[in-house]
Amino acid sequence: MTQHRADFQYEIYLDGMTGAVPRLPTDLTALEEMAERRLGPGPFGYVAGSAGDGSTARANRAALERRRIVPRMLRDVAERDLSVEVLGRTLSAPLALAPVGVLSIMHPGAEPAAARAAAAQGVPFVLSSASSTPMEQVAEAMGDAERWFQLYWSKDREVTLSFLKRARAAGCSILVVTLDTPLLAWRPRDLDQAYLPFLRGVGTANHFTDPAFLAGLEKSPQDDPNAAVLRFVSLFSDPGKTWPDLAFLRENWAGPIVLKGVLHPDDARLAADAGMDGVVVSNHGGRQVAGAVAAADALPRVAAAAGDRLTVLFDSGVRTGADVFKALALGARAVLVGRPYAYGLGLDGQPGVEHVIRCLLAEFDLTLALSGHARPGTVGAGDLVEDPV
Ligand SMILES: Cc1cc2nc3c(=O)[nH]c(=O)nc-3n(C[C@H](O)[C@H](O)[C@H](O)COP(=O)(O)O)c2cc1C
Ligand SMILES: O=C(O)C(=O)c1ccccc1
Repeated sequence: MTQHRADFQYEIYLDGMTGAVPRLPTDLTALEEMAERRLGPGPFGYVAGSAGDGSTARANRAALERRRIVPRMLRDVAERDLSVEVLGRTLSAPLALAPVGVLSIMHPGAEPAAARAAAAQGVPFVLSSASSTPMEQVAEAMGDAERWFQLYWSKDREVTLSFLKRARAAGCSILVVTLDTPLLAWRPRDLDQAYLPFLRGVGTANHFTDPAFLAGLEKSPQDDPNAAVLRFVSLFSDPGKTWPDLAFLRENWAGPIVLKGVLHPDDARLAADAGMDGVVVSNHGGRQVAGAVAAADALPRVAAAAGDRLTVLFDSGVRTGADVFKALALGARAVLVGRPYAYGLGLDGQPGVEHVIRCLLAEFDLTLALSGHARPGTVGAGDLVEDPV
């Protein structure tokens, strides 16, 4: 018999009936509320926070909630297969863990614990440029499991080249280039708490272990932490870049390249023209442009512009299995999830992250089946209606 992701629900019921295991909440909004109660206000606020008045973060949720699934009946969904093809590899389900930097503010196990959880559950882990653990150590925790590397595109070419070389050597298959964060946005919650992890040296591990980065310092980061952090801030990401600059990455990365943070259909066309392989439709979870379009509202137009030239991925606001289904129906091949797994990590380390992945995929499997689909590939625009606004 096929092992379905949905079987997780019976495991939870049975554990609950014997009182064996106290589990984290299965509702990821409740999980966030628990994180708020248990984690420190600085770290929780940094993860939960968003840009400006928070309107884009709220719009991300509203745009997903406004779409409603119209289930079909009697379509033989007994044998289900959640796998999808993404850029030449088969993923066990249309889900990956988004690049989230600075995870040591959540839990001492940090990125290696989250990466182990992704590996154990068979979903790709996207290693952040701004991780609190050097990428080699994160990769080592994963065995040969699927990992991608997220690049914050440094002002310094040598640092960029060195990161690409290290990511390749660490077994990363896909390069995810984040375009929406050449500057850090106005984030009132962090401003008011004076809480920015990298100014405290968190999220600098890849830089502080990088030969090209260290070559630009007079003293080591241990001997002069302030100078090292200043160099990190000055190189972090470059607001001067334009589309022709992508040729440099194309020449120096042999595998697929995905641009993260695309919201306009014309940018999807430019991405394809630049030889890119995919885009992540994302507004960085509402953390960059307050007032920006909800990611789910941008998705159908970007998917139409991409056609069959680009693989379209999605993130920003995914909290349920139904959200995964809706994103596929709106044109995504797979989705990334950010904050929920950071909370799972903060509350229970690796098992907490595995819990979040299992909840999302169990609910996705059930939503798929109960809506009349045996596989992700058959989900489409015809499965959704939109609530009148
Ligand atoms: C605490 C935190 C740190 C993040 N760090 C990065 C990062 O280093 N690189 C990146 O491309 N995106 C980063 N993101 C954005 C996520 O990759 C993703 O786009 C976003 O979290 C998706 O929205 P969601 O949290 O609603 O799922 C970060 C998000 C959070 C919450
Ligand atoms: O906080 C973020 O959204 C983010 O992308 C980031 C930027 C710099 C360091 C760590 C995370």
